[in-house]
Amino acid sequence: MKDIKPLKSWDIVRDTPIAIAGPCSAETEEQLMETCRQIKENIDITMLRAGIWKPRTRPGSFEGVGEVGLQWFKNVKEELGMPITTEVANAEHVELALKYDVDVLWIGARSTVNPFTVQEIADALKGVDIPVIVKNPLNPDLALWMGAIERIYNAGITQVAALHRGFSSFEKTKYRNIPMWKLPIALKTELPNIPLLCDPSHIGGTRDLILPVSQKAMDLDYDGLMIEVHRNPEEAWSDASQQVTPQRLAEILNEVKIKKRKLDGDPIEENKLSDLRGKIDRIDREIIEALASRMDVVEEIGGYKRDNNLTVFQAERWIDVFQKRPGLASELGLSKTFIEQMFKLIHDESIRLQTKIVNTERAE
Ligand SMILES: O=C(O)C(=O)C[C@]1(C(=O)O)C=C[C@@H](O)C=C1
Repeated sequence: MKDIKPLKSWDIVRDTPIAIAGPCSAETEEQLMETCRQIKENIDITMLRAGIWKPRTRPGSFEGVGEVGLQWFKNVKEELGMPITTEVANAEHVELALKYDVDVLWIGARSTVNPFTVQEIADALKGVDIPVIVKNPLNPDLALWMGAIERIYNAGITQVAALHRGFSSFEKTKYRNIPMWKLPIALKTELPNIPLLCDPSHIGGTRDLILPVSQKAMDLDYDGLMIEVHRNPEEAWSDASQQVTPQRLAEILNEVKIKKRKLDGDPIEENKLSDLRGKIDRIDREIIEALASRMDVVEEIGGYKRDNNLTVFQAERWIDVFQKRPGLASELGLSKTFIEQMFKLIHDESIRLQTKIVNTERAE
């Protein structure tokens, strides 16, 4: 997917990071127009959003106004002179969104989980040059997220971005959808050129989490935010607790500190960073050498266990190691959990190596 275009070169993007904002759902023409107008009055954003078809968890909730909302949204686009984006979940939605001049489409988490749905959308997009944003699937499955992006890319769409909206879980946490930041980081590692956006409204689920989640996304070098805004959030027909007023949106976007990826042109500061990175390179080498020495000993013990018919897993010794290392780590100011996780990995590797050794004939 090497031809994926960086966000800066997208037709509708003037500057990055981008901000996409608008109501969760288009409810009435007046609510949509008024919300968008107030957003424009309060803050300069890249694009307006509104849900026209709402995939709801249970039937009976408001499921979106449908096609009529696209006409309202088109009127907003024309009156305010701003690009618009909406969610599509099947080929008919794509056809209608294109008919009403929607500038950018997004694929929701409930669609990304289903390759049939994503393929149907991709097929409907063949020969069309429109940017598409792919939200993460409901479940933390990196391959599924990448697969959906690939299906869209294979349809000829090079203006494609990923959007992180968090992951569903049975457990109740302070988030509506757990962020699991390591997943979008893994996505960026696999696809370094994919523009990555964050949806703090769906991750947070409550207004007060929008700012800290947005800040975290900016600290992690995301390319933009999508935030739900309603002129009167309390009365929203969907996701009332996570929508903010246009005034609050402006405050949030002004408060979020945008970080630079690189220092531009300060040689002293740049040298300082590269000296520190040089130190890290040397320390990493020492860590790897120390691990190699540890594994040499583990292999020797493996030979001993094979010769003396001992079990590979030695619970008593392992529990002793596992209980003592975190204490040592905290004496040196390291997090206990981090060291516990690291030693679990090391122990898994010891077991793997020794299992191989005890099942190999002894060399005479
Ligand atoms: O002490 C041993 O028996 C080892 O093989 C070493 C080691 C370890 O990696 O620390 C590995 C496997 C055992 O379950 C316990 C500990």
